[in-house]
Amino acid sequence: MILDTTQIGGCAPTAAICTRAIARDFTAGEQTLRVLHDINVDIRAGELTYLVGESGSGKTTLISIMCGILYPTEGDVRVFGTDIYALDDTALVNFRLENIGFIFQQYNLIPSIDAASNAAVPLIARGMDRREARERAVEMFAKLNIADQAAKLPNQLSGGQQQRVAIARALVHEPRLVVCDEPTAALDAKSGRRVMDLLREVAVAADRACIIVTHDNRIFDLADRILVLEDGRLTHDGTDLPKDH
Ligand SMILES: Nc1ncnc2c1ncn2[C@@H]1O[C@H](COP(=O)(O)OP(=O)(O)OP(=O)(O)O)[C@@H](O)[C@H]1O
Repeated sequence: MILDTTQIGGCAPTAAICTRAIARDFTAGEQTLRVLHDINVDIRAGELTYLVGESGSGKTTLISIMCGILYPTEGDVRVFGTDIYALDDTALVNFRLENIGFIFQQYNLIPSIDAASNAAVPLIARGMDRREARERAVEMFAKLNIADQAAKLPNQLSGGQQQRVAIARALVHEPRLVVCDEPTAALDAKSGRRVMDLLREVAVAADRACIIVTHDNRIFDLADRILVLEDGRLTHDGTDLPKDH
C-alpha cells in the first residue's frame, strides 16, 4: 500500500510547517525542565506569521525546532511536507541550505570578510561562482538601502547595518521558508517597516512562508496571523493579538 505521507498527523499538504505534539526538555544538572508542551500548529504558505510571547516563553526554542536546528524531545515537524527530523544529518543540513533562511538575534557575521561576501555565503555554499554571488548580494543590499556598505568589514558597520547584512544573507537565495528572530528590534521605525516590506516581497508567496518572532508593537499591524506562546504552550492563534495582550 502506498501511504500519502503528506497527510500523516493531519498535516495539510499545503502547510509550510506542520508540527505535531512537539515537546522540548532542557536538562540542567539533575533537573529536567519542559519548556514546550504539545505544540500543534500549521504555518501556512502565503502568510506572514508572528510568534509572540513573554521572554522565556519558548519562542526561540520553537522556531529553532521548526527550522531544523534543534531536535524536539517529542513530536514531528514537517517543512513543506518533509519530515525533517527523520532525515540524516547531511540531508538535514542540505535541506536547510536549500529551503530555509534564518535571521537570528545575533547576526553571526564572519568578521574577516566584507559585508557582500557575508551575504553571499548561502549562494557560495550552494556552488555559485563567488563573483556572481557577490553581485546578487549587492542587489539585495540595494533593496535594504546598504548598497554603499558592501565592501566594509562587519566591525565597520553600525548594529542596524550589520542586521541588514544578516537579513540580506537570509534572503539572497530566495528560500521557501524565512525564519526571523526580532528582525526589527535594532531598527528605527522607518527602517523596520522597510525590512518588513522586503520580507513580505521576498519571503511571502503562494509557495513560501515567513515566521517572525517579535516584541515590536510598531509592526504588529503587518502580520497575517499571530500565534501567542505562554509558558511553552500555544494559547492564541488568530489574525490579531488577543484583547488582553
Ligand atoms: N540550552 C538551554 N538549556 C537550558 N535551558 C534553556 C536552554 N535554551 C532555552 N532554555 C530555557 O527555555 C525557556 C525558553 O527559552 P527561549 O529562549 O525559547 O525563550 P524566548 O521566548 O525566546 O525568550 P526571549 O524572548 O527572552 O528570547 C527559558 O526558560 C530558557 O531559560
